Amino acid sequence: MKVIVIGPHGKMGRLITMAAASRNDMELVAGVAPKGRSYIGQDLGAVAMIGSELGVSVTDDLESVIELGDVIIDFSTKEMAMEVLELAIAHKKALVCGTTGFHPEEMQKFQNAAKEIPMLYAANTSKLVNIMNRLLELVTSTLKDEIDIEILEMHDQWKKDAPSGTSKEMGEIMAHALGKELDEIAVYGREGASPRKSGTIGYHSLRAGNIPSSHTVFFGGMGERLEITHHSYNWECFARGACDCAAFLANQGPGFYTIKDVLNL
Ligand SMILES: NC(=O)C1=CN([C@@H]2O[C@H](COP(=O)(O)OP(=O)(O)OC[C@H]3O[C@@H](n4cnc5c(N)ncnc54)[C@H](O)[C@@H]3O)[C@@H](O)[C@H]2O)C=CC1
Ligand SMILES: O=C(O)C1=N[C@H](C(=O)O)C[C@H](O)C1
Repeated sequence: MKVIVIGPHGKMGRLITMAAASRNDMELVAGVAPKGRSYIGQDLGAVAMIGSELGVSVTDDLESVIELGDVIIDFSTKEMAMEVLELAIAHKKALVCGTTGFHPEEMQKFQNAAKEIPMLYAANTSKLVNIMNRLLELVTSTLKDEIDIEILEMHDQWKKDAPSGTSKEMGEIMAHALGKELDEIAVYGREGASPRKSGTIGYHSLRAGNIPSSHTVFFGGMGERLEITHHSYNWECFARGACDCAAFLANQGPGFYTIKDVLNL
């Protein structure tokens, strides 16, 4: 499978390049970075700092290399993600998008793309997080309004979006288990929203240092509470998962896929 990586000098782009380079079912054919970067034209392996050269260059023009690839892996910015999506549709290329921070109308564009291309969107490509999501569904659908639900997510100081894409997905899963839409019941921060209104899902975002990613869901009962937490120690689990998602698309026709399809969850 021939892979194009967007943002190979970024935190995720570097690790995705490294993960893809280590797989024998994948060949990296291009990296795409923003215009004006000093490393445009340099070897992808050098730009991603993987310790060896890959014999392909980093370009600032996706359209000029898109026909070389079977799949594009995009962990960049929401602006670039929309450009990548348009080009993937125009050139009928499979796309894995792990970028977060989209508005619902932008998310709808990914759904629409599924009519034309194999499209996989995953706000979190860690296997354990997606298994955690199943546990959240189980607890919520079992206890419903007997418990209060609060989500705390922690990330590094540079993260652009809050709340995290993962916590939004977690909230959606639990809202659906309660028979609601997340928009109806989400409360962002408790200031001004006390005492607690039952049936809501509370959101709390913390940004500090270089915390890779932590998500805890607190299920508050009477005289007891359950906390379900995922911590990542670095971003490698997400990079491996992104490559698994890309490999999954090798055998798929147009459609909207999620990591649940990849993991058979
Ligand atoms: N789905 C998942 O499991 C995960 C998702 N993410 C998401 O991935 C995204 C990226 O995160 P990081 O790697 O931490 O950010 P980062 O800021 O380190 O990297 C972003 C990359 O995008 C590139 N980029 C920006 N504009 C571009 C353009 N016009 N053309 C080409 N490249 C462009 C930048 O040059 C940079 O290399 C975020 O939305 C983050 O939330 C991060 C980790 C895991
Ligand atoms: O920016 C990150 O780092 C991460 N972003 C994703 C999110 O917004 O949920 C996934 C993971 O938490 C790491």
